[in-house]
Amino acid sequence: MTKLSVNINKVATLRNSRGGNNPDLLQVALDCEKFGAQGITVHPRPDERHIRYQDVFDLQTAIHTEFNIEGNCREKKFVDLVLANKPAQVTLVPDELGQITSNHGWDTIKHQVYLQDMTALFKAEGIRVSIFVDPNPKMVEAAAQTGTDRIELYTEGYAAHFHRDPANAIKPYVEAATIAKSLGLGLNAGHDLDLHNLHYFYQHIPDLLEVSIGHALISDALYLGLEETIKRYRAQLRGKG
Ligand SMILES: CC(=O)[C@@H](O)[C@H](O)COP(=O)(O)O
Ligand SMILES: NCC(=O)COP(=O)(O)O
Repeated sequence: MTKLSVNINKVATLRNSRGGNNPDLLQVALDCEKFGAQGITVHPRPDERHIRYQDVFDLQTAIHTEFNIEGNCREKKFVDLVLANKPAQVTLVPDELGQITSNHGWDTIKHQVYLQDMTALFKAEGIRVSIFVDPNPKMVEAAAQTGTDRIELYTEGYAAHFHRDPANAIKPYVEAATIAKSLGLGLNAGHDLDLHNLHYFYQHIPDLLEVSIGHALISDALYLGLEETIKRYRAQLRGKG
């Protein structure tokens, strides 16, 4: 089964735009779970422009499904936040300061020793580790050397090319997924997945454990409502072709 983890960053963006508590992030997370989400993802950034560090503490005690905290482990504040909350999973993402959104995976060759240390630190606390990587065989192979439990394939490239040429868009991801499987790595995926491109991705990627989806899902909810939206995303993750 491929689990749907809903990324609620964009809900926090909306809340923060007026300074109050509307929409209520915790209630939205609980409703996502009620409507079928199998996990909640947040990606706190150092400027707290959407998810605030306090949100993470509040969510950790409130939600019932898998909590996935994504972020840049080069930030000490992020590392402390994860260790204090002990989520089900931490996803290590190599963001730069001030970056608008994530735009690349780790260079797992260059940063292998560092990633090994970070992975060991989180795993010692019982936190599953996932490393964000591009669909590049060398990066997947080097990720496996870090001791990480999983990798998350950065799917922006797939999403960008899907409409024009789905068969070519999926190719590097199939190769990366096959290598990951052969090396015993669990496989997650995310970034720009949506109702148009998700099912094809799911159908072609063997043993996909989790997708985390935020931007498109929250946008769709404006038209469809959160309950119907989550139902539709879950439906995309059924029935391999
Ligand atoms: C790692 C990843 O692809 C997503 O978490 C994405 O970066 C969301 O972050 P923003 O909501 O800040 O764009
Ligand atoms: N890890 C990817 C994620 O959490 C959500 O990315 P997006 O759907 O907001 O592009």
